[in-house]
Amino acid sequence: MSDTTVHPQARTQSPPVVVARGLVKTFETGGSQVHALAGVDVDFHRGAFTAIMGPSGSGKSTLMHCLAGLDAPTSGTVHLGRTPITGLRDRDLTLLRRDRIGFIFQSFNLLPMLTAEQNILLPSQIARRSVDRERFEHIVEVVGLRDRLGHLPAKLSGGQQQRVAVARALLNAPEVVYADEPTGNLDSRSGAEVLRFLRDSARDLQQTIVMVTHDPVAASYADRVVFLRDGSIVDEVTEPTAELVSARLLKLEEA
Ligand SMILES: Nc1ncnc2c1ncn2[C@@H]1O[C@H](COP(=O)(O)OP(=O)(O)OP(=O)(O)O)[C@@H](O)[C@H]1O
Repeated sequence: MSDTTVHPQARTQSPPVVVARGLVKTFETGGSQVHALAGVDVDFHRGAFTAIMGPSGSGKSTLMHCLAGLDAPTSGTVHLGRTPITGLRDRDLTLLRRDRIGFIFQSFNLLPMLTAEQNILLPSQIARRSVDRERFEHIVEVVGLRDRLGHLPAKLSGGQQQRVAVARALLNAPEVVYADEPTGNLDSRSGAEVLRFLRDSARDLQQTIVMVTHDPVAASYADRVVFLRDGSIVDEVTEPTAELVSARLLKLEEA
Protein backbone atom coordinates (compact mmCIF):
# COMPACT_ATOMS: atom_id res chain seq x y z
CA MET A 1 0.00 0.00 0.00
CA SER A 2 1.51 3.36 -1.03
CA ASP A 3 1.69 6.38 1.28
CA THR A 4 -1.11 8.12 -0.60
CA THR A 5 -3.41 5.11 -0.44
CA VAL A 6 -6.03 5.37 2.26
CA HIS A 7 -7.67 2.20 3.48
CA PRO A 8 -11.34 2.07 2.37
CA GLN A 9 -12.47 1.79 5.97
CA ALA A 10 -10.59 4.99 6.84
CA ARG A 11 -12.24 6.75 3.91
CA THR A 12 -15.74 5.82 5.00
CA GLN A 13 -14.99 7.21 8.47
CA SER A 14 -13.91 10.66 7.26
CA PRO A 15 -16.46 13.51 7.69
CA PRO A 16 -19.37 13.39 5.26
CA VAL A 17 -19.28 15.68 2.23
CA VAL A 18 -22.91 15.06 1.33
CA VAL A 19 -25.64 14.36 3.88
CA ALA A 20 -29.23 13.58 2.91
CA ARG A 21 -31.95 13.23 5.51
CA GLY A 22 -35.53 12.13 5.12
CA LEU A 23 -35.56 12.57 1.35
CA VAL A 24 -39.02 12.10 -0.08
CA LYS A 25 -39.90 12.68 -3.72
CA THR A 26 -43.46 12.22 -4.88
CA PHE A 27 -44.46 12.66 -8.50
CA GLU A 28 -48.07 13.45 -9.37
CA THR A 29 -49.06 11.80 -12.62
CA GLY A 30 -52.57 12.01 -13.97
CA GLY A 31 -54.27 11.96 -10.58
CA SER A 32 -52.07 9.25 -9.05
CA GLN A 33 -48.90 9.58 -7.00
CA VAL A 34 -45.55 7.84 -7.47
CA HIS A 35 -43.34 7.73 -4.38
CA ALA A 36 -39.95 7.73 -6.10
CA LEU A 37 -38.11 8.36 -2.82
CA ALA A 38 -39.78 7.23 0.37
CA GLY A 39 -37.51 8.74 3.05
CA VAL A 40 -33.82 8.28 2.25
CA ASP A 41 -31.04 8.98 4.79
CA VAL A 42 -27.55 8.65 3.33
CA ASP A 43 -24.05 10.11 3.81
CA PHE A 44 -21.13 10.26 1.39
CA HIS A 45 -17.63 10.68 2.80
CA ARG A 46 -14.61 12.47 1.43
CA GLY A 47 -12.54 10.27 -0.85
CA ALA A 48 -15.14 7.52 -0.93
CA PHE A 49 -16.38 6.00 -4.17
CA THR A 50 -20.00 4.90 -3.72
CA ALA A 51 -22.24 3.09 -6.20
CA ILE A 52 -26.02 3.37 -6.07
CA MET A 53 -27.82 0.29 -7.38
CA GLY A 54 -31.30 -1.12 -7.43
CA PRO A 55 -33.94 -2.56 -9.73
CA SER A 56 -35.38 -0.43 -12.53
CA GLY A 57 -37.68 2.24 -11.10
CA SER A 58 -36.25 1.94 -7.57
CA GLY A 59 -35.38 5.67 -7.46
CA LYS A 60 -31.66 5.79 -8.34
CA SER A 61 -31.86 8.67 -10.81
CA THR A 62 -34.31 10.58 -8.65
CA LEU A 63 -31.96 10.24 -5.67
CA MET A 64 -28.97 11.43 -7.67
CA HIS A 65 -30.94 14.38 -9.07
CA CYS A 66 -32.04 15.44 -5.58
CA LEU A 67 -28.50 15.02 -4.17
CA ALA A 68 -27.02 17.10 -6.99
CA GLY A 69 -29.58 19.89 -6.84
CA LEU A 70 -30.95 19.04 -10.28
CA ASP A 71 -34.36 18.36 -8.80
CA ALA A 72 -36.00 19.42 -5.52
CA PRO A 73 -37.25 16.76 -3.10
CA THR A 74 -40.85 16.95 -1.90
CA SER A 75 -39.44 16.96 1.64
CA GLY A 76 -36.16 16.29 3.40
CA THR A 77 -32.77 17.96 3.26
CA VAL A 78 -29.47 17.67 1.41
CA HIS A 79 -26.29 19.31 2.67
CA LEU A 80 -23.15 19.76 0.61
CA GLY A 81 -20.53 20.50 3.22
CA ARG A 82 -22.18 23.13 5.40
CA THR A 83 -24.52 24.34 2.67
CA PRO A 84 -28.15 23.25 2.85
CA ILE A 85 -28.77 22.90 -0.88
CA THR A 86 -32.46 22.10 -0.50
CA GLY A 87 -34.14 25.47 -0.36
CA LEU A 88 -31.52 27.36 -2.37
CA ARG A 89 -32.83 29.64 -5.09
CA ASP A 90 -32.35 28.48 -8.69
CA ARG A 91 -29.55 30.93 -9.37
CA ASP A 92 -27.61 29.89 -6.25
CA LEU A 93 -28.14 26.24 -7.12
CA THR A 94 -26.78 26.83 -10.62
CA LEU A 95 -23.66 28.44 -9.19
CA LEU A 96 -23.27 25.69 -6.59
CA ARG A 97 -23.50 23.00 -9.26
CA ARG A 98 -21.02 24.86 -11.43
CA ASP A 99 -18.47 25.56 -8.72
CA ARG A 100 -18.73 22.66 -6.29
CA ILE A 101 -20.08 19.61 -8.14
CA GLY A 102 -18.72 17.58 -11.07
CA PHE A 103 -20.97 15.63 -13.43
CA ILE A 104 -20.24 12.67 -15.68
CA PHE A 105 -23.00 11.37 -17.93
CA GLN A 106 -23.44 8.24 -20.00
CA SER A 107 -23.33 10.30 -23.18
CA PHE A 108 -19.97 12.08 -22.59
CA ASN A 109 -21.44 15.55 -23.49
CA LEU A 110 -18.28 16.86 -25.16
CA LEU A 111 -18.39 19.78 -27.58
CA PRO A 112 -17.45 18.36 -31.01
CA MET A 113 -15.64 21.47 -32.29
CA LEU A 114 -13.30 21.71 -29.30
CA THR A 115 -10.17 19.62 -28.76
CA ALA A 116 -9.84 17.30 -25.77
CA GLU A 117 -7.83 19.93 -23.90
CA GLN A 118 -10.33 22.69 -24.71
CA ASN A 119 -13.19 20.48 -23.54
CA ILE A 120 -11.42 19.77 -20.26
CA LEU A 121 -10.76 23.47 -19.67
CA LEU A 122 -14.13 24.81 -20.84
CA PRO A 123 -16.02 24.79 -17.49
CA SER A 124 -13.15 26.68 -15.83
CA GLN A 125 -13.20 29.24 -18.63
CA ILE A 126 -16.96 29.69 -18.40
CA ALA A 127 -16.65 30.15 -14.63
CA ARG A 128 -13.62 32.46 -15.12
CA ARG A 129 -11.68 30.23 -12.78
CA SER A 130 -7.92 30.05 -12.92
CA VAL A 131 -6.68 26.57 -13.79
CA ASP A 132 -4.39 24.71 -11.45
CA ARG A 133 -1.88 23.69 -14.13
CA GLU A 134 -0.24 21.14 -11.88
CA ARG A 135 -3.56 19.41 -11.27
CA PHE A 136 -4.36 19.57 -14.99
CA GLU A 137 -1.02 17.89 -15.83
CA HIS A 138 -1.55 15.27 -13.15
CA ILE A 139 -5.08 14.42 -14.27
CA VAL A 140 -4.08 14.29 -17.93
CA GLU A 141 -1.25 11.94 -17.00
CA VAL A 142 -3.44 9.66 -14.89
CA VAL A 143 -6.21 9.43 -17.49
CA GLY A 144 -3.59 8.75 -20.16
CA LEU A 145 -4.64 11.59 -22.46
CA ARG A 146 -1.26 13.28 -22.86
CA ASP A 147 -0.90 12.48 -26.56
CA ARG A 148 -4.60 13.05 -27.33
CA LEU A 149 -5.03 16.58 -26.00
CA GLY A 150 -5.06 18.19 -29.47
CA HIS A 151 -7.62 15.73 -30.89
CA LEU A 152 -11.28 16.49 -31.55
CA PRO A 153 -13.77 14.12 -29.85
CA ALA A 154 -14.60 12.48 -33.21
CA LYS A 155 -10.99 11.30 -33.41
CA LEU A 156 -11.13 9.66 -29.98
CA SER A 157 -12.51 6.26 -28.97
CA GLY A 158 -15.54 6.12 -26.68
CA GLY A 159 -13.32 5.29 -23.73
CA GLN A 160 -11.01 8.22 -24.49
CA GLN A 161 -13.99 10.56 -24.86
CA GLN A 162 -15.33 9.48 -21.49
CA ARG A 163 -11.87 9.98 -19.97
CA VAL A 164 -11.95 13.55 -21.31
CA ALA A 165 -15.36 13.99 -19.65
CA VAL A 166 -13.98 12.54 -16.40
CA ALA A 167 -10.93 14.82 -16.51
CA ARG A 168 -13.25 17.78 -17.12
CA ALA A 169 -15.40 16.82 -14.12
CA LEU A 170 -12.36 16.42 -11.86
CA LEU A 171 -10.22 19.38 -12.89
CA ASN A 172 -11.77 21.81 -10.46
CA ALA A 173 -11.49 19.31 -7.55
CA PRO A 174 -15.26 19.48 -6.93
CA GLU A 175 -16.48 18.48 -3.50
CA VAL A 176 -18.39 15.62 -5.10
CA VAL A 177 -18.64 14.05 -8.55
CA TYR A 178 -21.94 12.49 -9.63
CA ALA A 179 -21.60 9.90 -12.38
CA ASP A 180 -24.76 8.60 -14.07
CA GLU A 181 -24.05 5.26 -15.78
CA PRO A 182 -20.60 6.51 -16.83
CA THR A 183 -19.72 3.25 -18.56
CA GLY A 184 -23.13 2.63 -20.11
CA ASN A 185 -21.91 3.48 -23.63
CA LEU A 186 -18.51 1.83 -23.38
CA ASP A 187 -17.18 -1.61 -24.23
CA SER A 188 -15.93 -3.55 -21.22
CA ARG A 189 -12.24 -2.66 -21.74
CA SER A 190 -12.88 1.09 -22.04
CA GLY A 191 -15.35 0.87 -19.18
CA ALA A 192 -12.71 -0.75 -16.99
CA GLU A 193 -10.25 2.06 -17.84
CA VAL A 194 -12.74 4.71 -16.77
CA LEU A 195 -13.70 2.84 -13.61
CA ARG A 196 -10.07 2.33 -12.62
CA PHE A 197 -9.54 6.03 -13.06
CA LEU A 198 -12.55 6.89 -10.91
CA ARG A 199 -11.32 4.48 -8.23
CA ASP A 200 -7.80 5.93 -8.35
CA SER A 201 -9.17 9.48 -8.16
CA ALA A 202 -11.02 8.63 -4.98
CA ARG A 203 -7.90 7.00 -3.49
CA ASP A 204 -5.16 9.32 -4.69
CA LEU A 205 -6.95 12.67 -5.07
CA GLN A 206 -9.43 12.17 -2.20
CA GLN A 207 -12.19 12.73 -4.72
CA THR A 208 -15.70 11.91 -3.48
CA ILE A 209 -17.61 10.04 -6.18
CA VAL A 210 -21.22 8.85 -6.31
CA MET A 211 -22.12 6.66 -9.28
CA VAL A 212 -25.46 5.27 -10.40
CA THR A 213 -25.04 2.02 -12.29
CA HIS A 214 -26.90 -1.11 -13.35
CA ASP A 215 -23.69 -3.04 -13.77
CA PRO A 216 -22.40 -5.18 -10.86
CA VAL A 217 -18.90 -5.19 -12.37
CA ALA A 218 -18.88 -1.37 -12.44
CA ALA A 219 -20.19 -1.28 -8.86
CA SER A 220 -17.37 -3.61 -7.76
CA TYR A 221 -14.88 -0.78 -8.36
CA ALA A 222 -16.58 1.29 -5.64
CA ASP A 223 -15.74 1.17 -1.93
CA ARG A 224 -19.37 0.83 -1.03
CA VAL A 225 -22.63 -0.03 -2.76
CA VAL A 226 -26.01 1.16 -1.49
CA PHE A 227 -29.09 -0.61 -2.76
CA LEU A 228 -32.44 1.04 -3.33
CA ARG A 229 -35.81 -0.61 -3.63
CA ASP A 230 -39.13 1.22 -3.94
CA GLY A 231 -37.45 4.51 -3.01
CA SER A 232 -35.76 3.29 0.17
CA ILE A 233 -32.22 2.17 0.94
CA VAL A 234 -32.59 -1.47 1.85
CA ASP A 235 -29.05 -2.82 1.82
CA GLU A 236 -25.41 -1.79 1.75
CA VAL A 237 -22.14 -3.58 0.95
CA THR A 238 -18.61 -2.36 1.59
CA GLU A 239 -15.61 -3.57 -0.43
CA PRO A 240 -17.97 -5.21 -2.93
CA THR A 241 -17.24 -7.91 -5.45
CA ALA A 242 -19.25 -8.26 -8.67
CA GLU A 243 -20.56 -11.64 -7.50
CA LEU A 244 -21.77 -10.29 -4.16
CA VAL A 245 -23.42 -7.28 -5.82
CA SER A 246 -25.15 -9.51 -8.42
CA ALA A 247 -26.46 -11.79 -5.69
CA ARG A 248 -27.85 -8.89 -3.62
CA LEU A 249 -29.41 -7.30 -6.69
CA LEU A 250 -31.05 -10.56 -7.69
CA LYS A 251 -32.51 -10.88 -4.22
CA LEU A 252 -33.98 -7.37 -4.46
CA GLU A 253 -35.42 -8.01 -7.90
CA GLU A 254 -37.07 -11.23 -6.69
CA ALA A 255 -38.45 -9.74 -3.49
N1 LIG B 1 -40.74 13.03 -13.88
C1 LIG B 1 -41.40 11.97 -13.40
N2 LIG B 1 -42.74 11.95 -13.39
C2 LIG B 1 -43.42 10.89 -12.90
N3 LIG B 1 -42.83 9.79 -12.39
C3 LIG B 1 -41.50 9.75 -12.39
C4 LIG B 1 -40.71 10.82 -12.90
N4 LIG B 1 -39.38 10.49 -12.75
C5 LIG B 1 -39.37 9.27 -12.19
N5 LIG B 1 -40.62 8.82 -11.97
C6 LIG B 1 -40.99 7.53 -11.35
O1 LIG B 1 -40.30 7.45 -10.12
C7 LIG B 1 -39.83 6.11 -9.90
C8 LIG B 1 -38.30 6.13 -9.74
O2 LIG B 1 -37.72 6.50 -11.00
P1 LIG B 1 -36.16 6.60 -11.22
O3 LIG B 1 -35.95 7.01 -12.64
O4 LIG B 1 -35.56 7.42 -10.15
O5 LIG B 1 -35.70 5.08 -11.02
P2 LIG B 1 -34.33 4.38 -11.44
O6 LIG B 1 -34.01 3.44 -10.34
O7 LIG B 1 -33.33 5.40 -11.80
O8 LIG B 1 -34.81 3.58 -12.72
P3 LIG B 1 -33.94 3.00 -13.97
O9 LIG B 1 -32.98 2.01 -13.39
O10 LIG B 1 -34.99 2.33 -14.81
O11 LIG B 1 -33.29 4.17 -14.63
C9 LIG B 1 -40.32 5.30 -11.08
O12 LIG B 1 -41.54 4.68 -10.72
C10 LIG B 1 -40.54 6.33 -12.16
O13 LIG B 1 -41.54 5.92 -13.05
